[in-house]
Amino acid sequence: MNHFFKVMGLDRVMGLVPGFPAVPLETLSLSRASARILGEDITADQDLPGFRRSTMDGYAVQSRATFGASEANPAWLRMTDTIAMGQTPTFSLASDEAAPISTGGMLPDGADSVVMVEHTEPVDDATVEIYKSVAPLQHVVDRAEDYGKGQEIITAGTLIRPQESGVLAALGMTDVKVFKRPVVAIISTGDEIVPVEETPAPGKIRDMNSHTLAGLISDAGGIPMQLGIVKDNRDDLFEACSRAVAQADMVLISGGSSVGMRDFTVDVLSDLPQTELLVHGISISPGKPTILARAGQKPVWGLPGHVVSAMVVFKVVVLPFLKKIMGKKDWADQGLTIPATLTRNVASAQGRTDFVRVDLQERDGKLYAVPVLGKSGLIRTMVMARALLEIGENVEGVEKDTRVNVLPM
Ligand SMILES: Nc1nc2c(c(=O)[nH]1)N[C@H]1C(S)=C(S)[C@@H](COP(=O)(O)OP(=O)(O)OC[C@H]3O[C@@H](n4cnc5c(N)ncnc54)[C@H](O)[C@@H]3O)O[C@H]1N2
Ligand code: MOO
Repeated sequence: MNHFFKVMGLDRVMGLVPGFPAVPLETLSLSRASARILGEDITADQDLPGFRRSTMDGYAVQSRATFGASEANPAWLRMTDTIAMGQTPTFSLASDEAAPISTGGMLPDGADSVVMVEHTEPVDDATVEIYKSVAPLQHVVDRAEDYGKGQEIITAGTLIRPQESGVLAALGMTDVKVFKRPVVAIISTGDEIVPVEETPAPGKIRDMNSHTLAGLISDAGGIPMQLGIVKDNRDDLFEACSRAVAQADMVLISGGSSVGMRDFTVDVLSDLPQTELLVHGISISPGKPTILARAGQKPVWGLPGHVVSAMVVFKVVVLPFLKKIMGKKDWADQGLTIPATLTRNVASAQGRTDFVRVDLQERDGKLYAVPVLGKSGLIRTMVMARALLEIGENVEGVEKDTRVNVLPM
């Protein structure tokens, strides 16, 4: 049976994202947690750093003992024992004293600052001249200056970048709760599609979508599971979809999403157990014939077969859903856009959101967005493109020389 599109706006489709729950958590060693999504809120259970530390090689002092010190009028201070690195000083510093200290050393009680060694000169074994005054807390990192005990540091749903790994290390977190990496199954469909290793007979082409989609999934932090090519046959597709739903957290079926005679995706999704068809058609271009169903708790997508359409739909529609099931709290953020000047007029139909492929070119210190024209079956247009220009559904087009913000791809 053929179903005709009931086209839905992009905003309404995005409104479906919260209906899909995140994958479960797992506990990993800190070194394996890098680039994963944090699954717990992190609050400092200690002060960081736990003591006042020097940021320079020099002398720990009481800053007021240096006030007014200059080349012409140096302050004379008594030198104490050198502060050993990694040790607590065994003495308190008096106002007329200076304690030799290295970068990272712990200041003794009484000291509130450090004079750089360049601004000093030992007079003898017991005395040092100070040529420059220091302010309180100058050249030191104070106790709890990074984070104070009890302070919230990062929350669940945050990507663990190298800097987050660093703070988790500082807190002594050897194990970290993270969201599992979601497995995303990819099924390519079509009697005309053959695998990469095959030479296509006349009328056939090699499967590109399994590979473009796998790359997009990996880049987003998911695990692509390529399930190969399924012929235009309802039973084969039903079988492949059932297997995919059982094994993966999300399923992408490319091709067969349109209303052609052999487009079985909607029929198959309508017949899968516990499956509800949520979307059949989105008012975007490219990508109008996109299908979304919920199989149990899992999103199952029918993506348009054209290679560009499948990639664009992944980037602008599927990705927020993938981020949501990965546990990311910022799933709705598109990420940073790049401001550029459009080099030609671009037309767009009212009532649908257009995504125009653009190259980014720098000339005379200015960045230009150069539309890449071509049909959505041409991979060349994606190879040339570096970003997407979104044209809203109530906008008829964008004129040459307009400043636009484009989404890097
Ligand atoms: N009567 C209508 N026909 C079409 C409509 C429509 O609204 N009414 N929409 C057009 C649009 S827009 C698109 S996009 C395509 C979507 O078609 P399907 O999702 O059904 O995909 P197929 O027909 O299977 O394939 C389309 C195109 O893409 C090639 N393809 C498919 N899979 C792959 C792959 N894995 N690697 C490389 N290329 C692939 C396929 O050979 C076709 O050329 O429908 C229009 N038609
Ligand atoms: O919408 Mo199709 O996805 O334009 O090429």
